[in-house]
Amino acid sequence: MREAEGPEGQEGRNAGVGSLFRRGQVAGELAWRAQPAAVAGSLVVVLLMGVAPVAAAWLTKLVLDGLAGGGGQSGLLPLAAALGVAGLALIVLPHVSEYLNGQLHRGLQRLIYDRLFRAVNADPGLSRFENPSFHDELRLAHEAGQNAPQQIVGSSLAICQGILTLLGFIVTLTVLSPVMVVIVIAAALPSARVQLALSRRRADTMWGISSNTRRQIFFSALLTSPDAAKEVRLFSLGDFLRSRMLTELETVNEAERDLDRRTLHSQGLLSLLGAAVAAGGLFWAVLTAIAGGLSVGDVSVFVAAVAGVQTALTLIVGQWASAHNALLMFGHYLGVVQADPGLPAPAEPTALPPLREGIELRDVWFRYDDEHPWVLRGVDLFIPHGQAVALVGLNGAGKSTLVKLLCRLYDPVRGSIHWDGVDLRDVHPDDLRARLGAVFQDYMSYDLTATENIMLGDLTAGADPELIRTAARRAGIHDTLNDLPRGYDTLLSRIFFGDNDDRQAGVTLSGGQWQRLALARALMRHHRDLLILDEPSSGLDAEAEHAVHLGLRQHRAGRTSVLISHRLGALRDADLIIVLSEGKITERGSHSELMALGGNYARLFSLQASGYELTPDPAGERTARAVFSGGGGVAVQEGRPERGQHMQDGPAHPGGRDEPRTTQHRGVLAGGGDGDADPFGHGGGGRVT
Ligand SMILES: Nc1ncnc2c1ncn2[C@@H]1O[C@H](COP(=O)(O)OP(=O)(O)OP(=O)(O)O)[C@@H](O)[C@H]1O
Repeated sequence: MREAEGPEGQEGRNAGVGSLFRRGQVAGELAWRAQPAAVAGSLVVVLLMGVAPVAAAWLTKLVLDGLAGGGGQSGLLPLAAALGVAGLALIVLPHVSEYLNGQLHRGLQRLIYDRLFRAVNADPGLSRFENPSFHDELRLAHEAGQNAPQQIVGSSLAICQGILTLLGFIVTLTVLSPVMVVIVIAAALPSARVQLALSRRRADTMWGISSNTRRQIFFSALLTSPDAAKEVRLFSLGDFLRSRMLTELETVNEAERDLDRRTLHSQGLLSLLGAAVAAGGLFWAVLTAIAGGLSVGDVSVFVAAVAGVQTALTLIVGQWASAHNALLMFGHYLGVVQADPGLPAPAEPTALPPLREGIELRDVWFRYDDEHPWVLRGVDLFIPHGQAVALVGLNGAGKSTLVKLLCRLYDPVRGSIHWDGVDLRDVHPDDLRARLGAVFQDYMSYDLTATENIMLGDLTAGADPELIRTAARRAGIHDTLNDLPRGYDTLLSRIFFGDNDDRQAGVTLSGGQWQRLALARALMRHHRDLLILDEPSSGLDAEAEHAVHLGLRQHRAGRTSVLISHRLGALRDADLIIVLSEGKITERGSHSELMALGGNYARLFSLQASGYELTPDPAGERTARAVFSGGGGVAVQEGRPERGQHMQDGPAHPGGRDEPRTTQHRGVLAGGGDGDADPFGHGGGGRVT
């Protein structure tokens, strides 16, 4: 099907006739594939609806002439019966057509959306998703998917129907008055031009206001989003967002108003022209009949023919304009469905063996866009098999970007990344990702049950309760989930609740609990070759974070991991610590090597450690007061400072702030602990609302 679609979708709104024709062909093929019976049925209905008005007009003429000429019952009754059948067909057929259209619509929509989302998911990279014009294109493609193909098919059928009726009445009019044929057709031609110009303008307008529409939807969503509700109220953003939304809506309305005004003017004039032609024709027919040039039946068929030609021409022109508009819109759909993926998959992918030696970055340069500055500048790095490599650096140093390249969510702009010597560009992204497990700092929370939230980490493992519980235990969230109203089957959301739903059916977790859940999801893949943990514990209390890292170290011993954390103490046992600064590696080595080096790492580590004061307690004993000075306040923890305890490792993440829970998180609240007996479980029970 893809081959049949060809590249014409990419021509967008400036498509030529040939391209529009090919789009029509694609729409027809899709309709046939989706609902062959509905398409065949519609063809038959169209044929009947096309000839029925002409047949009815001629039968009326014959009956009237028969009556006027004093024809007998035997000749008139069959004609009257046939007229009845034609009238019945004219009443019933539109309903049949509507039913068939419904069938076609449902079948087409399923097929169209299936292809659209397949195409979107087929892109293994992220760059297209970060391009605003892709989102405009996607929205228009989505809109086009709702109606365009059906509109194209429906309009084509309606045009066929109009042509049949038109031909029938033109023959009729030619018999009665060839001059009238010319006048009626000439009156319809400007209408055709105007309708086409209007449809092109409509498509241009839709494209022109698409970014306003996108922003209007964005502001509307913010106003009602449960995730944004806290900040919206806290900072009194409601009026601000509402007025921004209304401004965008007003721009959209203004453009549509302008279009509607033009449509009204043009169509008003065209209707007047049509009415004048019909009135003139009627006047002529009556005069001719008085002069004896036409019979009563001739006048009736003439009136029906003038009206029929005009109706058929209006139908053809109107449907052509609709089809034209739909063909232009369909271009957006085809543009998305046929677009090359942002991240190309190799034509003949190399199989990716289990990691044996390591992953090597060779002179890797990366920026998100040609307009953006370089984020990584000539990174050379070897991640040896079986070792834990930590990435540290200030905000914006490029740590998350580097791990996104390891997952091949983007390709390096220059340089390459090799897995046991195999360039990642030569590997199918799916094969690579099957060998990875990862949790990112902006992880997702799914409005699904706890089981499903964890299971998504490894769909190949299925919903094996034991695997899911093991992952939850390792992330320190098992007890919390077990204590939920419906245990692991509890829905972790409130947004699907209606008044009649069981209020016990779902709960909202705290930020830290969501983060543990995301970690559990990643740990479903704990046995994979490479585990990437980008700030996996930023929202956890320090004790829990320590336990998580300790547990990971034990559990991942001998496996390859890349860890990112701003809490340097959590990374001190990594085999290799890499310091990134402005996209370059500035230091590398073990914790003790880097401390001995006295560079940036040592400075940052000491800075964090300086948050820990040793103060004599009232009993005169030396006690460590660990002062966690985060954005949200100060937490104090006391205990003896022994080597290896987390309190020596540094203060809590400064981002231990309270952020609104969003579907995607970047930094979360310190979560309630789990109280689990396993090495990862710490802290008190979580909040269940
Ligand atoms: N999708 C993107 N598009 C454009 N620029 C981006 C994108 N993601 C990150 N950047 C930019 O790349 C730079 C590095 O970002 P990155 O997230 O890799 O840093 P980081 O070291 O992980 O920072 P942090 O410690 O704050 O998480 C930043 O300047 C950021 O603005």
